[in-house]
Amino acid sequence: MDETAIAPKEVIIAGLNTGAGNFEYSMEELANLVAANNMIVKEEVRQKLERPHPGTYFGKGKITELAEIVASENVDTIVTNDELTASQIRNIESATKASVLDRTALILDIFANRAQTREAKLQVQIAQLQYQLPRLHTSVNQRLDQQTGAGGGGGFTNRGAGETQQEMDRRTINNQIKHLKGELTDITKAADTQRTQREKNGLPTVALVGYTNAGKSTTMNGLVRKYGLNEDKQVFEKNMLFATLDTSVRQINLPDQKQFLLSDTVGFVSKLPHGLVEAFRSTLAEAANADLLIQVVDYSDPNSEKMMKTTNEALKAIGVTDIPMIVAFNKADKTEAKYPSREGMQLVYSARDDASLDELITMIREQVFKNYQTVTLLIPFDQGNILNFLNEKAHILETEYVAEGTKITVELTDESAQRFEKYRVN
Ligand SMILES: Nc1nc2c(ncn2[C@@H]2O[C@H](COP(=O)(O)OP(=O)(O)OP(=O)(O)O)[C@@H](O)[C@H]2O)c(=O)[nH]1
Ligand SMILES: [Mg+2]
Repeated sequence: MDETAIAPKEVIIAGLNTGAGNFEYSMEELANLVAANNMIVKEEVRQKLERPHPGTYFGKGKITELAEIVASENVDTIVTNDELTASQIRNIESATKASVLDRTALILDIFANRAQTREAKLQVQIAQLQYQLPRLHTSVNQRLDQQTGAGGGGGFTNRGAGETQQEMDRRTINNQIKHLKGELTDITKAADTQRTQREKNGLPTVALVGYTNAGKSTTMNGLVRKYGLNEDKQVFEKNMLFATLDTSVRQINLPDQKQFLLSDTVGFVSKLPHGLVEAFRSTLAEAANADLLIQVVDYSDPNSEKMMKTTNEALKAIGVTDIPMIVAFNKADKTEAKYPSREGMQLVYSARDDASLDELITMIREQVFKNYQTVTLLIPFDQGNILNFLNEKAHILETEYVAEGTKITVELTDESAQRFEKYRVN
């Protein structure tokens, strides 16, 4: 990360290939996550095992190998590709003399570093505490005990006192979680109210979703620049994992008076910690309540198909299943593909290309403004307010002044057409 001047920390990454999922891809992801956390992979260790060893996660031989690498390479951290149990962490740490950071803790660290708003910070803190709860007195805590000579070694003498301490810590953490959740609820209640208000205003909502770093925020900024109600309201885009942790909503006003709300959401990665997904549920509610999803995919990445799979699984996990979806293959400028090019609900495009953004808008239009009809109304002269409303909110195709009033041909939603039915002349 360029904003920190601290030299990257060298680590060992270690993964267990049980034959489930896509091992190579998840190890690549792990290396990217490690880099995102200002760390550098010094050594990579793999093991094929049908299932993790319950006590040490890796098999005995691999643990010995890890200990040797730790000693010879002078590295003090091992990052594992899966979430481990408290005892697995403890056992690997004592056998290798290195600290263990599992995949979940790593992702939590990254999120914690990125979180800017109160809401994002609360969400990450809650997820971190929930992760810590079953892991009290391992890792850092245990090392502290050892340093202070308080005896984390687990001899019988300390057991009673240790348990009491553990229970106390657990209670403290539970209270903290409760407190933070309360604070989060207050914030999300406000967001819910805003969302309900927006829904009442009747504007359709479109949410950008997808794997982290796919170009969601860049797409949002492109559309906001072209058609935003307030074109200066750009969101943060950057070539780094999890640049966006907060949902931002922007209003898009098309030249023909059609409007919709566009939201940018937090990106996904595979094996996203459950607690994190749970904590970010309110942020992701924006996607869950959308009328249309745009799944942004980095088309230039060789792993794009797996990233789509990851995204679809994550969406399913948060209960988003029945929303129509445009699949937008981004960064086509980095590939040989011709762009923009469209096939049904799929678009190959670049978020930095004007013609691409127009094509995307065309596709959004087709989905979101389906229930429009063209009607001709005769508005009596004394109904100036209706005319004002239509001038502001609807796309007027033709205006003619006749003896009885103003005759206009206008595009209306089914609901609006219903509302002005009595003025309808054809
Ligand atoms: N070459 C090229 N780069 C792009 C394009 N779209 C986005 N990028 C770059 O890809 C990187 C990630 O873009 P973001 O828009 O921040 O990605 P995101 O999906 O919002 O990522 P997260 O918020 O981290 O989930 C940035 O460096 C962008 O400049 C594109 O069409 N072409
Ligand atoms: Mg983003």
